[in-house]
Amino acid sequence: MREAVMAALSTVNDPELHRDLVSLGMIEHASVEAGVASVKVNLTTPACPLKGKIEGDVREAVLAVPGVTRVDVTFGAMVRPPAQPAMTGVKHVLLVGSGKGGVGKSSVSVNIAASLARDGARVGLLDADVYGPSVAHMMGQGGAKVTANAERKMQPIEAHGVKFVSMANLSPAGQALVWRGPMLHSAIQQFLKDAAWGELDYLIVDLPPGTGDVQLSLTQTIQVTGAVIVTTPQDVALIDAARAIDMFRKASVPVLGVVENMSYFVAPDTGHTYDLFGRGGSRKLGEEYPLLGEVPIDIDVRQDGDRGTPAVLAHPDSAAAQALIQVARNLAGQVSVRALSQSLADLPDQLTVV
Ligand SMILES: Nc1ncnc2c1ncn2[C@@H]1O[C@H](COP(=O)(O)OP(=O)(O)OP(=O)(O)O)[C@@H](O)[C@H]1O
Repeated sequence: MREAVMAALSTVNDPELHRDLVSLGMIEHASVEAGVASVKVNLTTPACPLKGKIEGDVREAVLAVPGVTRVDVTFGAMVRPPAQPAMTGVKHVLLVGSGKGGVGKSSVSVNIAASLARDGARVGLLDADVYGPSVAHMMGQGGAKVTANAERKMQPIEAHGVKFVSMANLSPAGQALVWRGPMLHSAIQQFLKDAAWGELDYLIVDLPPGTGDVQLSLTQTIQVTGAVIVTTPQDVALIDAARAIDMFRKASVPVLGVVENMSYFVAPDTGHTYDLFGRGGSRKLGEEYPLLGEVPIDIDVRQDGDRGTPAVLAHPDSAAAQALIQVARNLAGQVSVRALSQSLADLPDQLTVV
């Protein structure tokens, strides 16, 4: 009967990879005992955006096998590295950029990192926004200092399940840092390469806003999986976001998607929705860049950031947190598609990048 279950599973496609679970090697275990089928699916990321759909499809297909009366579906996850991993121990480096300042890039970075960690991934967060490092504060560690470990490597600070390093944890609080090009370049290099990140599935890098030297030098010195662009739906922000996209394109960094932040606002007293900046405007950036999510303006996002607990942890049920969780999962999905399409490049069927 196990063969019949496997045959049934080979009719279930991964919704993002458009291949069946068996040929993708995602069935870690399948057995049947007294009519009860047990299936363990090994996902390509613990933050799989379509886990619920996969579970439903597996259940439906296996229940159709004669003699099966119940299906127990469990999940494991193994993030597949790209063909060329970023650094020893670090599978995917993901850059978070924006054309314009103040669009919520750091808030989105922190919430993506916390959300991926909450889903079970091993996550690092590098605050490369050296001019206005806000990650440490948003992680509740504004006063912490980075120390060196026995191998004289920088020991990232840990909070909310995320390992992070920020310039704010090196310099005295409130003191402005005057960085010049080459110094900046080597500071970020050090952050990337001389920190004891350990084993990470994803290293999220919060870039400074704009399209300057820091962004470019980063893309040239390390193998990054891709970039995420944060924008508000306003035209002025979109024009700058398009510039950022163009910079990544020229540097051969795939743009994995766009996050529309401050997309709309729902008045808590009346429930009325206001599209303050023109919700949906980021679609003007083009069809080829997946919209990872529309995050509403929410006082909790700001307050939780100020208080040092990302909204996805402090208020996970709020509309903004749900949107941010979805952004993180959609991003993880895009990373899986890229990694798998590389490793399956020699298979005949074309994989569609959503
Ligand atoms: N969806 C949101 N709802 C409410 N407030 C938000 C939202 N996103 C960001 N904010 C707030 O807007 C401000 C700017 O956000 P943030 O610092 O994340 O932007 P940034 O793009 O990283 O800015 P910078 O130009 O400094 O790099 C912060 O006070 C933050 O709390």
